[in-house]
Amino acid sequence: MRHAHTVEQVRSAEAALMAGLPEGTLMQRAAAGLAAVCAGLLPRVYGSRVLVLAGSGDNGGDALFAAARLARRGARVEALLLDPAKAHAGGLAALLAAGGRPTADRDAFTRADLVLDGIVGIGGRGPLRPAAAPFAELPRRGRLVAVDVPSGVDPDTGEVAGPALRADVTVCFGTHKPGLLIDPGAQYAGVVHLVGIGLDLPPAPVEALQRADVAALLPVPGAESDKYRRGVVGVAAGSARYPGAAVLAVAGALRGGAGAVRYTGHAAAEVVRRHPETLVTEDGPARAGKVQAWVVGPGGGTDAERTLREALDTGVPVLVDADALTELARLGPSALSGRPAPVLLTPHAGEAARLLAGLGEDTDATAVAGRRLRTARRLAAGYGATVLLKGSTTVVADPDGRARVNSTGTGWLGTAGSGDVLSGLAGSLLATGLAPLDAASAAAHLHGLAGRHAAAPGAPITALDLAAALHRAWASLAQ
Ligand SMILES: NC(=O)C1=CN([C@@H]2O[C@H](COP(=O)(O)OP(=O)(O)OC[C@H]3O[C@@H](n4cnc5c(N)ncnc54)[C@H](O)[C@@H]3O)[C@@H](O)[C@H]2O)[C@@H](O)CC1
Ligand SMILES: Nc1ncnc2c1ncn2[C@@H]1O[C@H](COP(=O)(O)OP(=O)(O)O)[C@@H](O)[C@H]1O
Ligand SMILES: [K+]
Repeated sequence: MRHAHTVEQVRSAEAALMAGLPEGTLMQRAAAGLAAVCAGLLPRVYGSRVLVLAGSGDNGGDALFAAARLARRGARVEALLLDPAKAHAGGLAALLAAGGRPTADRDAFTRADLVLDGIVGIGGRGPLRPAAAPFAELPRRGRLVAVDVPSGVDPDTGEVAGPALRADVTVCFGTHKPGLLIDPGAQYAGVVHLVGIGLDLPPAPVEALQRADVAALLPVPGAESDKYRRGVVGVAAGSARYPGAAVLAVAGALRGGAGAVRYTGHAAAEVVRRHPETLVTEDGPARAGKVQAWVVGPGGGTDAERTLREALDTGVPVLVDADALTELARLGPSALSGRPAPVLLTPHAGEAARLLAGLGEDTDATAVAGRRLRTARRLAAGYGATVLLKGSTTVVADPDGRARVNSTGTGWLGTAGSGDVLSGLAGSLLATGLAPLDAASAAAHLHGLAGRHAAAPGAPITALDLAAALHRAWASLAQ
């Protein structure tokens, strides 16, 4: 599991730890880890050209102390101080003593084999200031290592309000910051290395499940299992106009761990032709027979509202997707109140904007994509439901405030019907008994992996290719 903590949590853990340590200890731990990663990125340290971009806070201090370590190993280090009068005194003195020198020449940025971005870390406020902003656009030939956070990225959210430095590698201290894991910020972070500095941290508000975490969540049938005990997932999807959405949601559901898939909707003939193992019923969710979780909405068509209401009236978990989300946005959060079982919403950015409108907030898909964590949390709190917000990093938020981030996906997943496969898959995991936060985050992980498997070594995929690859994705975790 990767854990990410807020700036406030890092600050208070740091204060508690520093109270019992000699001054500067934490900065030396951070600088030592940072220098080690930098040294590993250079073919050889001796003679390499290193440029430090140093702001006037402790982030600049980390960068200067790390650069001093590289200078002591023979690197030719220059420091571009964004505000020379306020540069970190101890860090600068260490660098000068090690043979580094200050420069005001911006070409040094372009020339360097390695640039250290120590402009601003967790103390950043608002968009990069004018002295720093141009470095986001300058050409360079060497690698760029962000110190703790790429400057210009909001550490708590991953929001990027203006220019930001695009790193090849980010070396973060003590814990991950949410902004390193969530797009758009994650795209600026590159490969993230965590350097432990001994912080004693509270439970993380944002987590990213790793392979072993997902493997531990996935259901494994035992000797006493049968198709009903493994869970039956109901899929209410598809219409005369969009029968394919039903076929794809069922494809995801069949490979999601439930023992059986029960389908209701207008695309029964297409579903059975493609997936003969599906149990088909003419009746809607109210009379469809026993299921442990419902998926409603993909390709929903005109009776999306009735189907949504029927599914919500059952006493089992319901996953609401696509057209049913549009209906839910129209009905507002009161449509979910008082349910005995949880609800999982799976919007893409456009549907999330509609759901926000249902909470009285006027926004659009672009704004949602730029504020992924905030949006998922707002929707989870506003609707009292777990929310899986789709996109390049998928964010899952629980109404209790916990959030998970998934980045196993690939841009090839942006293909028609990919979301239908995801909703079937996540619904299937819900039917096996996983809690919505676990079902959603495991589904996002598997869906992303399947996309990678299907698209390897780099070619377009169809949603059916993706569904077929779920088997391999699951197997790769089970190994
Ligand atoms: N908190 C911790 O646990 C530790 C922190 N350390 C380092 O200290 C950093 C935090 O240091 P500080 O609290 O001094 O804060 P920072 O150094 O991150 O930022 C404050 C400085 O950046 C400037 N600044 C703020 N917003 C800016 C913007 N938008 N554009 C340009 N400049 C801006 C401020 O004027 C100030 O000079 C961490 O990111 C990390 O690198 C490490 O030394 C080790 C331990
Ligand atoms: N650039 C991307 N990187 C990773 N995953 C992506 C990207 N674009 C889309 N996806 C994923 O692909 C799926 C698309 O779902 P959705 O937008 O609902 O498509 P559709 O409605 O066609 O089924 C989501 O799971 C989303 O997270
Ligand atoms: K930085």
